[in-house]
Amino acid sequence: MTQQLLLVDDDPVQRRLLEAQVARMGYRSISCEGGRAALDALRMAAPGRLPAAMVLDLSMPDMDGVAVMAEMRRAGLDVPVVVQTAKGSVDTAVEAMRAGAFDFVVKPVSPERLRATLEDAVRLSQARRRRARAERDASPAARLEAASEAMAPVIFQAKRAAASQIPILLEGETGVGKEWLAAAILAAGPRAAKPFVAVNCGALPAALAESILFGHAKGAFTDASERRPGKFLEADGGTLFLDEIGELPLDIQAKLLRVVQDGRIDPVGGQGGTQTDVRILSATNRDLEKDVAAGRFREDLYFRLNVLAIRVPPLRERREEIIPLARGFLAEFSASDRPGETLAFAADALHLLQNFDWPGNIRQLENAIHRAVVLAEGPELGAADFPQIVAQMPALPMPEAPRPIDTPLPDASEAAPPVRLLGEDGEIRSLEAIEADLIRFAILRYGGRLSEVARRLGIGRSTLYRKLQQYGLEDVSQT
Ligand SMILES: Nc1ncnc2c1ncn2[C@@H]1O[C@H](COP(=O)(O)OP(=O)(O)OP(=O)(O)O)[C@@H](O)[C@H]1O
Repeated sequence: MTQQLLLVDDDPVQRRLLEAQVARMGYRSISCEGGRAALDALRMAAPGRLPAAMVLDLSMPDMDGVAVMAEMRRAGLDVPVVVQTAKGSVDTAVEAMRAGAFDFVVKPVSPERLRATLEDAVRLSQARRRRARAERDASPAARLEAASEAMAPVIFQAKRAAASQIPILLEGETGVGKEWLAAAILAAGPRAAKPFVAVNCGALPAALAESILFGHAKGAFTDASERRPGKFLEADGGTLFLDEIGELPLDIQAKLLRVVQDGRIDPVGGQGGTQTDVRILSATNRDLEKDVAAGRFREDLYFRLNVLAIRVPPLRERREEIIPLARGFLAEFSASDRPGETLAFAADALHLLQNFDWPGNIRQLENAIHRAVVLAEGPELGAADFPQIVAQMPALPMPEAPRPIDTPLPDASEAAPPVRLLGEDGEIRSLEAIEADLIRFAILRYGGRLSEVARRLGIGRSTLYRKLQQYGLEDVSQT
């Protein structure tokens, strides 16, 4: 099937140019002229029908690209984003990578470069979808084992929660595993075999939120040609997981409170309520107490949902889990995406993963490893295979010995440099290609500080400028 791309640029000429370019590459595309329109298009896409990749202009008048990516992250809209920047400043490129961009290109981008990055982005997107399907099949019951000291009290509470029917509020930063834990609580409890329905309240389109949650009768409004049962009814007898509960608009909160109190739902345009039996687990990455104090969240609903609060700590407070998790993801993604190959982390990659702070927590770690597995050319994943992480790390000294913290001694193959020496054909790459990669990597690694880049590469600034020009990198390095 031809893959669909979402193209976002406020400049109509650029948009048409891009549309023609990607059509020649065999993609279907839809275009939006601004960040808000792009977010609407993503939100309205049916589940599993998100575009395979997105090309996003960074500076747009209504909403800039970095804000669009932040909103996508918040709403769980997982699409690899190739950022286009006209400014040609390394600051914007680094900022985009920090915001989670898959890659960045500088306008006007050559068709070869665009084709290569889109192919990679689409490959990753397809791999992620396969993964989403596989994950739904896996049994979460065995998860209630503490993998670190910080998780011990969490697991203790989760076991208690599993045995009871009380509402639970899971708190913690984005990506720490709140939904993952909710599924474990459910699987270990009496409703294990019953429906488990998850709703991301942050991704509900405002106009449809009420009908998605509580359902609507046929003909309730113009587009309601069929009756919709709603998530509560879907979860009847089982569990409803309300993710990002803090994002629910106040009017929906009022309606939710009524359902939580007596279990009766009132579908939009329906006659009379329907009794349901639903256990509610909710989660938030916001400080709901603050939202209550600020009048953004109803206090009565807060107390109803928060009968037992479980705080899942961020990954940086569970550092001993990083490498085991990374190895687990590596094994899983190697098996699904590169069967028959034995992949391993190089020492510099382990060092990077172990020392990074992971603001996006386990989801960020998982995505970073998935990307590396899908896109790395050889069997060894080096630091250069984690460009977003490198872009966010202050220059990190490697340990004296090539032995990463908390890991067994690497074998000789783990000490390879992060820049690839062999091409896809298995032959040595040209010196120029390797040099260009190395310079690009160094610019990201040292946050665009060209004097530091030159110093680390052991060349003068003027030589560096000449090479930037030679390899067409001057745009990304202007500060
Ligand atoms: N301990 C773990 N072991 C393996 N995978 C995990 C673990 N915890 C979380 N994950 C994985 O990390 C990803 C993020 O987890 P999850 O969606 O549960 O986070 P979350 O806290 O609900 O995030 P958000 O607040 O953004 O909704 C998921 O793919 C999940 O499978």
